[in-house]
Amino acid sequence: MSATGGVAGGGAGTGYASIFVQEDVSTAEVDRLEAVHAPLADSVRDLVAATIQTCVDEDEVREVRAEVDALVARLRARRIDGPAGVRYNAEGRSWSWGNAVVGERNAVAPPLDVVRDPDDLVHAETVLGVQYEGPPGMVHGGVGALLLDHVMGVAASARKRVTFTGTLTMRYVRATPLGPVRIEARVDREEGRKVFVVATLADPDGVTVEAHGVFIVPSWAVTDA
Ligand SMILES: CCCCC/C=C\C/C=C\C/C=C\C/C=C\CCCC(=O)SCCNC(=O)CCNC(=O)[C@H](O)C(C)(C)COP(=O)(O)OP(=O)(O)OC[C@H]1O[C@@H](n2cnc3c(N)ncnc32)[C@H](O)[C@@H]1OP(=O)(O)O
Repeated sequence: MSATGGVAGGGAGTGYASIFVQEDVSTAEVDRLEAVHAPLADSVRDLVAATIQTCVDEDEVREVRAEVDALVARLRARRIDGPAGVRYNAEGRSWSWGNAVVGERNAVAPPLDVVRDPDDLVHAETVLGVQYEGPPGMVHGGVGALLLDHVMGVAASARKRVTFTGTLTMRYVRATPLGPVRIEARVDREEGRKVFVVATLADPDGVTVEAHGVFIVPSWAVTDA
């Protein structure tokens, strides 16, 4: 048994096929587009934080809102219909501009660079700002789970197989303060199509969340080789 790559999977009839779309565009062009759009997402992140923290007077808030609405209309002048999906080109470059964790165009996603070490430890670091608050001054538990899920998914999806999150278990050891965090994940073991992943979320003082996950290679992504 082998699993198809995340970009080459079938899935006809599953509802998933449409998210893996091949595009005839060079890697250089994808990189160039990202260099244009990622800074916009950065600025919108700043806008979200400023919206939370601002203490300007009410008239100023109303004026800023009108300006933001005008900007939204400009961006929507030409747009895709629906989600950005996961796309790939003939060179094997894939991109998922709307992804909730790593989407280069997604201001909701904290900027997260996911790195795979030669020993298959997958890790990522980011700084969680006021947009990610749950308990006062602390990271929302669901945000921690979001980041862990993604980094664990990358660990499980080694060698380009596609896996979906089946079951995630989180143990919140202590509250995570807003600020710098590090996520680490690695495959613990595999049983058939099930990939068991262990992971941690940590602040500079150590682990705050421990996670266990079962990631599944979907039946539709399996080919007999
Ligand atoms: C894949 C998304 C791609 C996104 C790409 C994004 C960005 C690109 C960047 C990097 C890409 C790299 C990695 C991806 C990164 C992040 C991953 C994020 C992951 C997600 O955010 S993903 C969304 C949430 N996720 C779902 O939306 C799943 C909905 N669901 C299903 O799609 C099916 O339900 C499925 C496929 C789970 C199973 O379906 P199936 O038909 O293939 O499996 P089947 O029933 O045959 O079971 C076979 C064996 O798995 C056991 N089993 C079954 N289900 C289980 C479960 N839930 N928990 C534990 N064990 C389970 C059975 O007990 C049996 O075990 P046994 O063999 O021992 O009997």
